Amino acid sequence: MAQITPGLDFLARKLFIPLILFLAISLVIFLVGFRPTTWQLLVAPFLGITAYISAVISLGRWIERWEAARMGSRLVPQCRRRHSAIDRAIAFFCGRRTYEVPGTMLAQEVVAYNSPIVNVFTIWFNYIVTTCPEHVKIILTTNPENYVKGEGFSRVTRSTLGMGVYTTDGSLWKFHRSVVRPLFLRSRHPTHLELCDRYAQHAMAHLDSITGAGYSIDLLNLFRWSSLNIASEMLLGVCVSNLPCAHEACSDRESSFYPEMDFSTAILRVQEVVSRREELGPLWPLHELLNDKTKEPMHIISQTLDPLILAAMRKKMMRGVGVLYSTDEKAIDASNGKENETLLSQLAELTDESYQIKDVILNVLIPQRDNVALTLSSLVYYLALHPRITSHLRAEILHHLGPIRRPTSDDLRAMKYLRAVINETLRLTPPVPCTIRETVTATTWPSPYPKGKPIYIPAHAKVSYDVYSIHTSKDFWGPDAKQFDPERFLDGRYQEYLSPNPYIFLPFGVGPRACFGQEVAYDEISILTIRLLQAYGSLSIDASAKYPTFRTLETRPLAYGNKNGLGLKLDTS
Ligand code: HEM
Repeated sequence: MAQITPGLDFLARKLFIPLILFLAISLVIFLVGFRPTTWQLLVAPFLGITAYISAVISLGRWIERWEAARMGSRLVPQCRRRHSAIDRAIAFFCGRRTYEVPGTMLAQEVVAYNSPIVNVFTIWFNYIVTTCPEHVKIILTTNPENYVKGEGFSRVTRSTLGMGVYTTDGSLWKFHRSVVRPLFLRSRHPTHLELCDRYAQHAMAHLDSITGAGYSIDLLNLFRWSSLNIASEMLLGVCVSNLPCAHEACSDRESSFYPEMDFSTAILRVQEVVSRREELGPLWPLHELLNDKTKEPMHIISQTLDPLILAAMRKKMMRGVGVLYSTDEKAIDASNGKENETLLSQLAELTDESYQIKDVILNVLIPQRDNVALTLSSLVYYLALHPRITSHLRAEILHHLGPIRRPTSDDLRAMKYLRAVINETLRLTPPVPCTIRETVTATTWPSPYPKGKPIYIPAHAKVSYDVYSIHTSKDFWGPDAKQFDPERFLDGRYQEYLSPNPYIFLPFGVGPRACFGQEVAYDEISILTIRLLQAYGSLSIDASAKYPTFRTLETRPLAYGNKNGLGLKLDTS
């Protein structure tokens, strides 16, 4: 069945009121006996729509000013510095990105504007970006009910994530959180460590064979492979992605970001389209007037997921009628201890609707997709730049585990320097550079300046905080804020800066919607790092590799969104 595209759906919804107004005015004109010329007939709709839009915008602005004054507050300063409205319009209609890197969106403007809080859009909607930990605290923990993902986000993600823990609000979100909670219980920790270690060992063997043959490998892709498979085994009980190859074998792929689209690249593609839609704002559907850009990657994802979901439901049905689903399958499940262990098998017990199961799984799989891999590749990059830190970390690993032993939960807890290195990486290159919410009702925030007037935050505004700016501010972290120095999480600087002001470190968010997979992520990153340093004594950047360095924007280093990956020289000594 043909489906309506996001663009046509948008036009149908948005043009309804102007169309009714236009018909009503036409009827009045007709009744009073006025007969327009052809020219007037052509121009009138254009003028009518322009007048309608201007009236709606002006009325909205006037209400905001009036309400701000009533609440004894002032409007958020507007940012006009970097990208003018014309720039944005051209970028929008030509399909160009205004921002080079998916996910960083408007946060770059805050840095350029040099104000702790700015309103980066004001015409169609308000998009307020703050760099004040005090405001972050209000959004995430003091009053989270007033800062929701919202209807706009739900529209952006509907064709990909549907309804699940990541996209819903209120009681539905609480329900979804309770559905996925069992997956993250501490009792599953040893199994998860074993799973991470299995993939870490595969990854190291692959790395060894490729670098041993004189090739370089894109580490970011290798880490993407391991983290996607760890997540898919947790959720589905199977691995879904193939090992990446050495760069010679992949040289043709360089020409396109999404070569032949497998499950893994389809997820990346979906993430990119969603982040693009967010960046374009409420007018994003006009960019997908004739086609839904998530359709093709979602088709690939469904080709993998649908048969797995059907198989899980078939097993449940067979059990229900007292039939063994297949003696072989059952024996395999029992020997792996997998029966009823994955989120998929638990969901199959809860519902008969396959689309609901798919939504729940994708809500965990897609948002976490790249975060672990990006953190790991940033971490390795920093280690390659800082040999002294690498040898300190390696000494800790060898002291606790020797050259081959796998860590237990207790080992990981005891390895404080490893945790500090991971935290320092997350501080300087946070893989989630900003989090966006929508306000439910108008409110005020304290001024960032002493004795300043409170700041007015309108209802239905997008509000976001710029994680990178907060993580690297000298005001919050001291004069060496931009340096990579894991000791800051262990020495006096911890007590001086982070302990009294915890909202300056936000890689996983804080409060009721904080990242569910935080501990899972620390496990994965720790084990991959441990296996890498158990195997290799020194790491250095391979300037001759096809994937030589990270891209750097003028304002910030970017591990995220780096399609060029990272090539390394490894030494076992
Ligand atoms: C370095 C790795 C990771 C980072 C930096 C990260 C970061 C984040 C952030 C910033 C949020 C949003 C918090 C908010 O909206 O306030 C989030 C949400 C979430 N993350 Fe992670 N994440 C990581 C890994 C993972 C992993 C491995 C999983 C699962 C296997 C996961 C599952 C989730 C889920 C389900 C949510 C939605 C929580 C909710 O809305 O209630 N994350 N993550």
